[in-house]
Amino acid sequence: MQEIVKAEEKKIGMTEAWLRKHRPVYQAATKHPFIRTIRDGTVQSHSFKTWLAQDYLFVREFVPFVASVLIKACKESDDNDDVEVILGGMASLKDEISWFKREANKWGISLSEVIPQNANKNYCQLLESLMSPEVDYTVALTAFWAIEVVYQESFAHCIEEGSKTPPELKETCERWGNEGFGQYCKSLQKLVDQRLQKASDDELKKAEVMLLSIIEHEIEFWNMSRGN
Ligand SMILES: Cc1ncc(CNC=O)c(N)n1
Repeated sequence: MQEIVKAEEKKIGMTEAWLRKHRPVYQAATKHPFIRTIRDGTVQSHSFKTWLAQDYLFVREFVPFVASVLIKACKESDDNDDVEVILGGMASLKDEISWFKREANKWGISLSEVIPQNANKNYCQLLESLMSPEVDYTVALTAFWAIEVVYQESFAHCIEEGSKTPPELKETCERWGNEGFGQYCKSLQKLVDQRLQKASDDELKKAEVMLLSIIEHEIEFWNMSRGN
């Protein structure tokens, strides 16, 4: 039995191996001080509002990026699973944008007046650069998964047992922390691992560097809420 367990443990995908290798920086993103304050109930409303307003702008830019990943999947993937998983992600962004508008209204934020901060601009520039047809499908898909999984882990942490997340922030945390979004991230991760198995050393290196770049941009994004 012991032998079997060990063998199973070794069968981790490349993405999981990377997350283990880069655990400190990954945790800096998923257990960021902003997330910790949501989880322990001490978050300041101006911090939350800053995040909400900036994230609305980000998500608007995220839509064409996801569309570009979808196009790459249609052209390059020999596997129909890819297209369906990505299309599902795209479809849920429509509801997400409506949610941002409702939520902003609730907090008295006028979205048309929000100005993107530098961290947001930098992140959107990265998305823009990834939309180029020159960028490999595997690298773009790795970025896509990384963007989603950081939010999934961060917000799931806020609704875990023992969390003291304020009731008015629960819905936000559920949006990305819920089981369904978790499953979707796992599906994406599987697609990435499949691609990475067939990737060249050069592609592997680029995808790993991209994962780290996304994690760093996510940290900077959370930092905006602290007024950094
Ligand atoms: C900065 C950032 N990263 C990831 C997500 C989650 N993906 C789509 O909503 C997000 N909303 N914002």
